[in-house]
Formats: sequence, C-alpha cells, structure tokens
Amino acid sequence: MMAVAHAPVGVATTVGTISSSVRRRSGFGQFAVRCEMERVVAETATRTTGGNMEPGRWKEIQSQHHSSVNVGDAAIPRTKRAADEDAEVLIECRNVYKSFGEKHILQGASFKIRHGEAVGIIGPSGTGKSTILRIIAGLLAPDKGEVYIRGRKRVGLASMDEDSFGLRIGLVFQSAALFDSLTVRENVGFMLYEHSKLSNERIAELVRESLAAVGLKGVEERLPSELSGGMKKRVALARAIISDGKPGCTEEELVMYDEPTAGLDPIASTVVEDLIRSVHINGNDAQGKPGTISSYVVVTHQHSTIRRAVDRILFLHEGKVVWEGPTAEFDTSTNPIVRQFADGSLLGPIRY
Ligand SMILES: Nc1ncnc2c1ncn2[C@@H]1O[C@H](COP(=O)(O)OP(=O)(O)OP(=O)(O)O)[C@@H](O)[C@H]1O
Repeated sequence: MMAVAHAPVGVATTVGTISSSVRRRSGFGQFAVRCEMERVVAETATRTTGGNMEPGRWKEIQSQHHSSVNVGDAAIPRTKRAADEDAEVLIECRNVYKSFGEKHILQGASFKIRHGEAVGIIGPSGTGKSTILRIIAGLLAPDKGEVYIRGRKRVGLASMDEDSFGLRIGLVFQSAALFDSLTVRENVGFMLYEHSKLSNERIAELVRESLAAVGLKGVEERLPSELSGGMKKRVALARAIISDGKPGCTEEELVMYDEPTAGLDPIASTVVEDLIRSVHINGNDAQGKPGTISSYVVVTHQHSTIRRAVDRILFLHEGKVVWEGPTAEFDTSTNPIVRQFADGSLLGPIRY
C-alpha cells in the first residue's frame, strides 16, 4: 500500500528522527523551502454541498461521468445521488483569491477534483497554476475563498498536528526538487527517515519497492547529478508514492504533479506520462501491481501530457477556471480562449 509520509511544511525543521548524516547533507538552509516537496496532510472542518460551476455545465459533466459508471442511475432518488456525488469529491476550491503584492493572481477560482479522476490544469504562463497546487496542498493560504478536503474546510496551512481526514496529498515539484547532496535512497526515503521510527534497513527496502514501481533499479546509491532529467523525475515520483510500510492503510491519496514532463524529450515524456497513469488506481505499476493513487492533478504546458496523462481539463485564465471538460473536447471546443491556446495563436483574447 502506498502511504503516508506525513510531512507538512516547516514542521520537519523542528522534528527530527532522520539520521544526522542525512540531515546534515540535506542542507538546512534550503530545507524550509524544499521540505514542501513531499506530501502534505490536509486539515479541515465543515461538510458542504453544492457547486460553483454553472448548473447546466455541472449537470452535463455529472451525467457524462455517471452514465458510464452508474447503470440505472435514474432510479436512485435525487437526494441520494447528490450525497453520493459529494462523497466522491476529494478537493473543492471555492471562489479562491490570491494576490502577491499588486499581482492579483487567482480571482475566484472554483473547481472540484473527484475520486478516481485524472485532471489537467492548463492555461497561460503566470496564470496561477502552480499557486493553486500550493493552495490545495496547504502550503499557501488563499486570501479569500475556501478549500475543502473531502467536504471539510481547511483552516490555515497544513501542519504536522492536523488530522488528515483520510486523504493524503502529495506534490511533485517541477524541478523534481531532489537534494543534490543526498543519494537517491536518501531522497526517496527522506520523509521516512525524518518522520517514522522504521529501521534504516526497512526504509531501504521500501525505497527499493518504490523505485521498482517507477521502473528504476540499482540507482539507490547514486547522487542526483548522476541521473538524467527523466530519471530525476521518476525518483521524485518514487518519493511521492513511497509506502510507510504499514499494512491495511486505508487513506486515499491525491498526487499533484507540477509540469512533470517539462524539459524532457518526447520519449522520456511518454515514459513519465505512462508512469503517472500506472500508479493511479486504474493502472498497474512497473512491477504489474495495481496503482494506489486515487486521483491526480497535472499542471502542464505539453500537449502530449495533456492528451496522454489526463482525462479532464481545467483551463485557468486570469485567475479563474474559464473552461472545463473532457480531454477529447479540448480540440473541438469553440471557446475562443481554448482555441487560441490550443492553436498557439497570437490572435485572440489571451494577451501577452
Ligand atoms: N511567493 C510568491 N511571491 C510573489 N509572487 C509570486 C509567488 N508565487 C507566485 N508568484 C507570482 O504569481 C504568478 C503566478 O505564478 P504561478 O507559478 O502560479 O503561475 P503558473 O501559471 O504556474 O505559471 P507557469 O505556467 O509559467 O509555470 C507569477 O507572476 C509569479 O511570479
């Protein structure tokens, strides 16, 4: 079972079970920033219902989704259906605003991520895609609006003390964010060295399993500088999905990938796209074992990644979700913003 390495931001700087050698070489100067890299457990409060999307569009997406999975859905009373639909929602951003000084980045972003989904967030550069991932992960607080984790509102930032409410959230950063001075084993096992009481031998075993799941063997003692760009991304993925070794863990996991294929050649991109699919519950990992990641979100600019790795797209522009729909509809959408972006045209509503 892939599982928890509870690693909220900042806390790891004060709680230390990691071996002093690993800790020393990770470099504490950079740690406060770089410990963001791993999974973050989300806190929350109030169960909620309702949506932020236009009612018509929302119904359309729901009917597409449920027509394929719920035979005889019409016979189920409306109230039960609504409750079931809400139960599927892992993350909801409701009217989220975020500014950095005078830069108003998010301006009322609203959307939901459901159990089992593979969602892409796309949009022009600087429109706030990475910012929204950080907000979902609880690394950044919105100025206004709410984030609900499984229907319960997160208050403040993610912290070490909070209850995960049955959902672990992992974030894989664009740069892979590996510690240059640590080996692959130490990087992949970092949060276990830091936050678990497992023996070094057990952690090494879990690291090996996680690397095997992403198709890497025999690289444990290498340094990141000895890896190709594609291998670094796979190591980062292995770190995001490492198991804590506890049997019977039932917590769901959402993983968010920030530009996982940026800078890779087309073949290396395909490998990473397929790996992302393979560790999802609908896939089988590199060892042929069923994936365990419930849902994932990919921020990307790459057309190949949009087409190969995600099923539904959220298009973010000027701080809001201006279009959403199945990946297949992206190419045929007549929305002028989507058309301009898909065609890479200089003409249209998006201004640079
Ligand atoms: N901590 C911060 N302090 C100040 N400005 C920030 C901070 N984080 C992000 N920004 C700014 O917010 C804007 C949105 O950044 P973000 O990285 O979310 O965009 P993006 O859509 O992911 O962009 P890209 O596609 O180019 O990666 C940018 O102008 C960025 O410089």
